[in-house]
Amino acid sequence: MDSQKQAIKGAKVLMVGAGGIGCELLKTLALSGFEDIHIIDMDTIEVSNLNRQFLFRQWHVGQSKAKVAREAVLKFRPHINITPYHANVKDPEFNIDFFKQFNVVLNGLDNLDARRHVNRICLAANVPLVESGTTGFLGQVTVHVKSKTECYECQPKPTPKTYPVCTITSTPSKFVHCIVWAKDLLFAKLFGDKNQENDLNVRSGDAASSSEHTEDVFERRLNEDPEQYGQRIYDHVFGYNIDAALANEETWRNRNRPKPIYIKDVMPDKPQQQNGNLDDNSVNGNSTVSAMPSLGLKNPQNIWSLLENTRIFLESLKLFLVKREKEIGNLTFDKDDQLAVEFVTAAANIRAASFGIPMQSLFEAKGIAGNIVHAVATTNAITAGLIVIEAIKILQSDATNYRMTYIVEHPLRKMLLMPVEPFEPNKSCYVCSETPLSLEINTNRSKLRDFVEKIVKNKLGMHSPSIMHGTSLIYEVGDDLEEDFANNYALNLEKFLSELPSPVTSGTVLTVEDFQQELSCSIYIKHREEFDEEKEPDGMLLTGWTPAPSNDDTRPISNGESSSNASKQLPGTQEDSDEISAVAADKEIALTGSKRKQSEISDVDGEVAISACTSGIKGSNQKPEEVDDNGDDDVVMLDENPCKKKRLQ
Ligand SMILES: Nc1ncnc2c1ncn2[C@@H]1O[C@H](COP(=O)(O)OP(=O)(O)OP(=O)(O)O)[C@@H](O)[C@H]1O
Ligand SMILES: [Zn+2]
Repeated sequence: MDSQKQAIKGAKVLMVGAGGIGCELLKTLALSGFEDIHIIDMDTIEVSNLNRQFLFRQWHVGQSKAKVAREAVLKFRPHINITPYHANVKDPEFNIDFFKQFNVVLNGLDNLDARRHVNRICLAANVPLVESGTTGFLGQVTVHVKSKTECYECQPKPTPKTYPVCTITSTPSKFVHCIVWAKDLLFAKLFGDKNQENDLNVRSGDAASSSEHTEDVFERRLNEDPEQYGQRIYDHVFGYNIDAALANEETWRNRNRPKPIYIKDVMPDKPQQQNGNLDDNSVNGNSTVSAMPSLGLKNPQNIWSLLENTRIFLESLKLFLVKREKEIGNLTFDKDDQLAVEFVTAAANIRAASFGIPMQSLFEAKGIAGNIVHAVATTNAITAGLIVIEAIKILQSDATNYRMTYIVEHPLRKMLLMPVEPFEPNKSCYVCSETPLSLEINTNRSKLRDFVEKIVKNKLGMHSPSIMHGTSLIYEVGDDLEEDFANNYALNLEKFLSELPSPVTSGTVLTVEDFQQELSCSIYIKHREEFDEEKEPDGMLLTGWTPAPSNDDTRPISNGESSSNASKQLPGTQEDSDEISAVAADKEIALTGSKRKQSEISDVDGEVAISACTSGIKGSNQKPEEVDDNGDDDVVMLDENPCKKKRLQ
């Protein structure tokens, strides 16, 4: 015991993230006797944090999380050292030398990108990492020690939930389909980047039989006032487009036919001028603008009628045009943007009404659109306790007792925690092993830009890559690049690989490096002429890198991305919540390699207590599969016919 106390007292630990898990963790570390704690968090406190981040109070709103967390804990542990950094962990000051000063790093993050970054720096600095994540009642804590256990990236993370494009654009059957349509198609089309590919284009183009509809209907006409514009868009998307779709009898042979909805059906009298607070144009850009008050709608939990949804649709569209004109063209949906949530709720509800799908309240719609799974403070507290237990084992080099622990929703044999022995490092992990990767690509038709975006950034997760062919540098990112070099790299990006100054052809080995992450990979290039558009939508194939499993399987928890005021990650859609409860109801956990009943892998007979996790599942080489959370930009639509994958935004 004394040695444990000594280890704790002498330890210097780094916590990354002072949110839901982080606040609990800092408190538990302090109460467990830790005396030298550093915290990095880039955020300030928001009102929505107060329900679970108990170190914060209302008067702290707007202040640095790291600094306030420190002050709150010093109140009951005044003699310990807590060093706060109100900063992004990806900032260059947090380099390998900075990380090397710590005995252990503890993550309480909410996104995949930062987690991957910390994983890579910990590997480079050879500092053990305890990683964590929660989603509602589900949680997990994993231990990552270089050369001894898997790194955070040894196992691929699941890909986001996918929906067929046709379901979204033509045949929605669930409310979530209407939300995806409203958010990723209509909202994006009206208020987002005009150059972004958008399937609404296709639909309106398809639907155009008369020359009247060959114009871009979403463009505001000369002298068209916001009111007229809103009504025209409404009639087009909810009326005309549905009528046009109904013309294709084949589609509706085995489906319920949707009902076109025109303004005149819902509002037989010309819509009244809805003034809201439109007179004051000085607040252009104010993201607190809201359509609800002017229409007398207060309770976000009420389900609006079709008439109310229509009014909200028209009013919120008008408010965007009048009050937030400058943002149009640059907006992406944000769950904390009230007007955006009102617009998306109304649009999704009107579409739902058209397709005979039950409508939902703004509160529900916001949850679905923002992928919100409401956070459970207790899960965060249990998770923090588990992190500290693993940190103490690391400090004592008690490697045989390291556990990865999964918090499950429904106890089985009184067990709420599922401890699993950590796996050995994955020998073909490109992050923690030296495994070379190989890339099949058409070197005559793929540009360097495609390679950088699709492989180096998307697949390998590098932020500031440099790419070398032998000794010649063909691409580099950096703020301090000389102009000549920067121009050359920009030119290179637009060249086909085989036409680069130092041509990349079959047999070339490229070295891709990220200095900040101290990650370097070799990629063997193999030229290939043709790719299957359905199976290889990138038009290139990276091997040696394990792709993420599909999300169609049963999915418990994970600690991937999140985006909501809950600790989220599993999208809060009806469909997805069904998936979660399916896990719980069947007591089935998706295991690596095979699926087995939870009972089959649980031989820990114990109380529901944190200490139970130390016993572990001996001899079992299986663990519950991690589930990545889906950031709200991560909805992917899948073309049914033909089956071409497409990522929105
Ligand atoms: N790159 C990063 N650098 C530093 N801190 C980060 C980074 N990425 C995320 N964080 C911090 O991790 C914490 C995660 O906490 P949590 O999951 O509770 O989310 P939250 O932002 O507090 O709440 P919510 O997103 O649910 O509104 C946040 O405080 C966030 O600022
Ligand atoms: Zn690895």
